[in-house]
Formats: sequence, structure tokens, C-alpha cells
Amino acid sequence: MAAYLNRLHHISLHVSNVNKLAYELVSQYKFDLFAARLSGQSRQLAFRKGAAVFVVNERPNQPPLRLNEPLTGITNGHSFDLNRDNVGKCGGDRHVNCLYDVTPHYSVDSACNVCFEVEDVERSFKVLRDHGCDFLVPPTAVQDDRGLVTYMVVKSIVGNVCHTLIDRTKYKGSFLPGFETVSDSSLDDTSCPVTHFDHITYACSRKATPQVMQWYQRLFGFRRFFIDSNEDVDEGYVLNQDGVGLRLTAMEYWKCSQKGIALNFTDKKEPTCKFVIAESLPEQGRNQVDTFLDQHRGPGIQHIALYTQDIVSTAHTMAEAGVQFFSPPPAYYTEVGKQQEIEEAGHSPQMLAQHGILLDTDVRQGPSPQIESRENRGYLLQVFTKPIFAEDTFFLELIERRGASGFGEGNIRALWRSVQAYMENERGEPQGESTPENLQSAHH
Ligand SMILES: O=C(O)C(=O)Cc1ccc(O)cc1
Ligand SMILES: [Fe+2]
Repeated sequence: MAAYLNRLHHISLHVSNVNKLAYELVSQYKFDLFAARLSGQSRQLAFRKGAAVFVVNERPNQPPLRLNEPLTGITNGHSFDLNRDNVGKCGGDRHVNCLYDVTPHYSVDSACNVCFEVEDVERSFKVLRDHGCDFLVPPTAVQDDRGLVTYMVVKSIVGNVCHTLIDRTKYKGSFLPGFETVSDSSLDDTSCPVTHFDHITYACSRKATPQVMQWYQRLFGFRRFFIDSNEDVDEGYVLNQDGVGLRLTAMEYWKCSQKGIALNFTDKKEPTCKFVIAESLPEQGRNQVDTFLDQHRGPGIQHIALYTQDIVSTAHTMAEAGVQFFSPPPAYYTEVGKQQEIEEAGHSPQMLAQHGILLDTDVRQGPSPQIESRENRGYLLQVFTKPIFAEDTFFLELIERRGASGFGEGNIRALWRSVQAYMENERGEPQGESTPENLQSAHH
């Protein structure tokens, strides 16, 4: 039995300079700051764009004093009931630094908590405990005058990534107890129609993919889906030539219906966020996944894709506001095949080139995906930002899907090349062969 997830609630980032990221999310990425929790010891700010919510947490510069005593508002036992001992009253929880999360003792900025709504926190806790999970926060209740929320935090199998599981069905407020609403009006922003998180990509150690897949399948009922119709069940989607050495495997979560049958969100017209596991392959030399593992000091979330209904307008607005995107080599847009592909999809190569937007066609997922024709080909457009933090680690992606649910090989190759060129030219990082030593250090 798995602990099925209902929906993605928010993704939290832990950074040392909250002001800088807050400024960028609002002024460049056009997110709205809608809720804030300001306590003596920490700041947590919530930003929204459509259904995509980021919580930015202040990461202490110095590791805080180790508290040996149990934290107030957090139950320590394995049983859970809503007695007064484990209901944290907001404002009174002086010891809880980071509400709905843990303060990671991590040395670099990182996107490291993906929070999901579940139907029953206590039931999820029991299921996960029976699977031998590590809990960072056991079931805990938080309330204010708008109601009650219960949550718990579980460590994932991927590097520093944690999952907060939350039940907010008994809560009427706009976000979560403990947060003050900053603004209730979501700006009607037609120039940046970002609606939700499309996917989260993990950078993992070599050969870790099967373990990661199994963990999410067993614990949360995730299902594998194939990125490409020729993908091998065991090997995943392997790109291993021309300098690209990457293994990709994708999965998505399924919601538990009333009858206990797993339902895909797409059946209910509510988009699901996909998860992609990226692993580097040794044959093609050093690459962006290894760089992430090195600079992030271990596996974690490499990028998050924001789904937009109009990538050209979104990329244009964000670029005007100062967002820097990767661009493929200019020749990408003038290659005969690519130019035609772009025009047939109704776009202008010049417009896409202006912001480095990539276009790929994909066989539409349907009853017979093997039969290729003009009609069943969908396409997808993607553009990738340069790293957001000081290290070459986390970045964002914009994606617009037109009947394509996977990822395009051409886009992955183009992204890979532009990142490699950036590492070599702008960052001056040598991109030589991986040595066993630097891979060892990356994988710890
Ligand atoms: O294409 C995408 O958006 C992906 O998410 C796949 C991917 C994953 C990791 C990389 O370093 C490059 C591409
Ligand atoms: Fe992506």
C-alpha cells in the first residue's frame, strides 16, 4: 500500500539571501508575494503564479545551536492525536524555525522540499513508517482562527530532498496557518500565463535511478511513463553520443480515488507534475549533471519547469525584466529541417531565436503512438534559465506543450550543448573527462 498524494501544494527553496531571490521572483519571474511568516528567527515568504507556489525560506548562515530538547508543537511519539500537546499555536511556537519544513543544515542554496497535499496525514505516516521511512517532523498540527492543518516531513531517497505531506481540508485561509496574507489579488497577467509546475528534474548519482524510481513507486504510488516510444524499460531514455551522456527516466504521481483506485490527474483535468530522474553517463566526459552534484554537494533538484500557455510572450516579458536564458548556437534556427519544423508549428524562427526558445516535435501519445503522421505529431517549446543561485546548480525552465507530453531529444541535446558552452566559456570551468576522484566526491 502506498501513501497516495492528492496534489502538489508548493516547492520550498532554502537560500541565504531571501531578499535577493524575493526580488527576482517578483520583478523578473512575475510571481506574486501573497503570504509571509516573519518570526524572530526566520522568514518564510510564499510566491504564487497560477497554481505554482514557491516558499522561500531563509537559510541560517551559521548552523544554529543544536537543540537536544524536543521541539514544541511537534509530537515525538509515533502515535498521533490532536491533543493539546501536539497542536502548535501560531506565534507561540518559538522553537520551530521553519514551519511546514525543516531548517536544512546545508552549505549551499537549494530547492529541497516538494510539499504535497494528502487526504490523511496520520494514515500516510503509518504507511510510510511501515516502509521504514525517515521522518524529520512526525504528524503535527498547526492552527489559527481560520482552521487547522496537519503535516509531517519525510526525507526522500534523493540527496537533500524532503517531502512535506499536508492536509489542509480543515483550513479556510488562503495559504497556511502561521502565514499572514500579504496580497489576495493575483494579478491578471496575460503576458506571463504560467499556470503550474510541469515537471521537477532530479540530478542523481550514477546507477541510482532504479532505486529512486522504486522508492517513489512503493511509497507514493508513482507510475513510470515513457519519455520516448523506443525507451527501454530497464535502461530508461539514454542519450549517449556526440558529447551528451544522459540517462532520463520519468514518473508521475497518481491520486487515490474514494474507492482506493489510483487515478491519473489528467483524467480529472487537473495537471500533474511529472518527475524526471537525470543521471550522467561516464562515456561522454564531464557534464552538467556532474557539475550539479559537485557544486550542490550531492543529488537534488536540478531544475523545475514552469508550464506556460504562451512561451514566446512569457520569455519575452521575463527577459525584458532581466532573466537570462540559455541560447542554442544561432545555427540551430537556420538549419533547414528545424526552420521548417518551427514554421509548420506556426512559429517564427526569429522570434524563438530572440530568447533561445527550443522547439521539438514529439509523436502524440494516443492509441497508436507508433504510427507517425503530420496529424499525430505534437510539439513542445522549452527555454532554460541560467543558474539562479551563486553555484551552477538550480535553474528554471519554461515549457509550452502542444500535444506533446514527453521531452524532445533535439531540445535535450540543444540544452546540453548550450550549458556545456556556458560552463566552458562564461564560467571557465574545465569540462574534461570525469576522474574517479571527482565523481566520488560528487556522489557523497
Ligand atoms: O528536457 C528537459 O526539460 C528535462 O528535464 C530533461 C533533462 C534533464 C537533465 C538535463 O541536464 C537536461 C535535460
Ligand atoms: Fe526539464
